Amino acid sequence: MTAGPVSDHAPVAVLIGFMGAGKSTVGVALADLLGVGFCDTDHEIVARAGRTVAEIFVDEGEPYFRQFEAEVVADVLTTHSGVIALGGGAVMTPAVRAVLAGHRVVHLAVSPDAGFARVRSSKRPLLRAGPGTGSVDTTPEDRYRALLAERAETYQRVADITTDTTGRAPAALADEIARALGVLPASAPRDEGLPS
Ligand SMILES: Nc1ncnc2c1ncn2[C@@H]1O[C@H](COP(=O)(O)OP(=O)(O)OP(=O)(O)O)[C@@H](O)[C@H]1O
Ligand SMILES: O=C(O)C1=C[C@@H](O)[C@@H](O)[C@H](O)C1
Ligand SMILES: [Mg+2]
Repeated sequence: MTAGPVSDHAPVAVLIGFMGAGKSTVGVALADLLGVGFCDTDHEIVARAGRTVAEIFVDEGEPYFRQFEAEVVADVLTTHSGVIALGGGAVMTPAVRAVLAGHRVVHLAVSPDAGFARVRSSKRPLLRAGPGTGSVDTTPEDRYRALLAERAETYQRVADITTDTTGRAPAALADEIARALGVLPASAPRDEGLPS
């Protein structure tokens, strides 16, 4: 959401995108490439709450999780100057979109097939059936596809840069994002290119 950095200590990049897009994975690769710290808001929530994301969803419900998540996002945006990966649903909360204004937001996109293949064996609460999660009449894959389709426009709108991660390695994605942001350190290898 471009409007210039909100402070000198603003994060280098804020990664957004759907479950399985690779925000946590590419975020670590990008932070390593740039020699900066990495913060994953899902991990920050777990550390602060002393419970897993799935436990918070079950014990308190999604609205409580979203409020907590919005507070954590607002906090880390003012305290963390490296790479930040947001939880997959964070930008659906209006308060999160508001605090992202002026930050360098990168959308990691993924095809439904590739994304679901990446997360099918993990414990994402919104892919499970049950109260406050998905319908018992649909499969996790149905829910994955429907939620991705529902959110795609918002990810696109909030981001300054979008890159499709389907079939691409995290290290290559990190390199591409760093170049797009113009923040690649001088010592990093550059494309050879063809002689003109
Ligand atoms: N570019 C990629 N190619 C292949 N596999 C990947 C890629 N990026 C991530 N993965 C794998 O996909 C799975 C999900 O990745 P990751 O946890 O980084 O996604 P996420 O966007 O952070 O999801 P969530 O929103 O649920 O936190 C992991 O097993 C990871 O190793
Ligand atoms: O897409 C979502 O709504 C979520 C994604 C994860 O990162 C977690 O924040 C949680 O499982 C919810
Ligand atoms: Mg993640």
